Amino acid sequence: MINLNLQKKLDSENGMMNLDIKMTIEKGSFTTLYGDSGAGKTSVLRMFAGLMQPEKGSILIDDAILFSSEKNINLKSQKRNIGFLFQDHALFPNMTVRENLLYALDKGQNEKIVNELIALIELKELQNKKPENLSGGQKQRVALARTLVRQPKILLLDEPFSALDFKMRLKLQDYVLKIHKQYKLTTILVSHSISEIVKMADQIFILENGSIKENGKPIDIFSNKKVSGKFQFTGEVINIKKEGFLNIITVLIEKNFVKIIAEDSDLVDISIGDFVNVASKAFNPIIQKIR
Ligand SMILES: Nc1ncnc2c1ncn2[C@@H]1O[C@H](COP(=O)(O)OP(=O)(O)OP(=O)(O)O)[C@@H](O)[C@H]1O
Repeated sequence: MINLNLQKKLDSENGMMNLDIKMTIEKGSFTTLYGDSGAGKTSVLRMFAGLMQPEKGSILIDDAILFSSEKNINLKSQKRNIGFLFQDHALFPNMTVRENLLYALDKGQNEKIVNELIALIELKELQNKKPENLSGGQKQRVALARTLVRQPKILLLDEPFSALDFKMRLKLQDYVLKIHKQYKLTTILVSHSISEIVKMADQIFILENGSIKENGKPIDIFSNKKVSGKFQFTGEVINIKKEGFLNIITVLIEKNFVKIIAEDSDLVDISIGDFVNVASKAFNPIIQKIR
């Protein structure tokens, strides 16, 4: 079990903000942090990784103490065995993909892991290219692989997909899920995308002004309990197109685009980028064997 108890005063846009977070995370789980800009999500990850020091509190992984203000313990970042991937993780421009990965190896560490990651994240075709010849998504895949070279047991992801287009984002999500399972990682992801959170995470913590406002399973938190549809999915509005008196709303639900017809009155406070529930009461779905 991982226990985070973090207290720190932060300089927010509206003056001082007291960050006071207590989180319990099961090992092997996939957790997301969600909340407004400035709520303290990145600070939580930075404190866990040893890149920012809490004023008070503790960080425990089972019996191991990574940080304790009471016991005056503060393990250095390099000793915490935590992988950290940001939105924009700069690669060394003068090195090839493979060299970037080799460079991340610890002294005396076997190169085997580099080959394993190249295979797992499908970088074989790219391994001799320099970063300048890669797309944004490819660079982020390499950055993800590099984060994993030292075989961390904990992976912290701070909006790693937000600069990517949709297709790339979905692909990267799949790689992260594959890695999370294969290496039995405990993963914490900061994300603003509800569909991403529902797809990937076992639990979510919603942060507001440095505190936890809600916590639970993503689908329970996001599904509007007032709607009693037979089927209910959460998705992101991608497009709204007016056709005569009606509107066609395209919603991304997991990997599928679903088109929904709506009247103007249904659209009062819905715009592109919103997260919505899509529910249906009276239809008989078709079932087909696919495997
Ligand atoms: N080292 C620091 N010392 C004091 N205050 C800080 C420090 N680092 C960040 N802050 C402030 O703490 C607040 C929370 O920042 P943080 O980056 O954790 O928020 P966030 O929820 O990740 O936001 P976003 O979604 O925009 O990335 C911000 O107002 C920021 O200015």
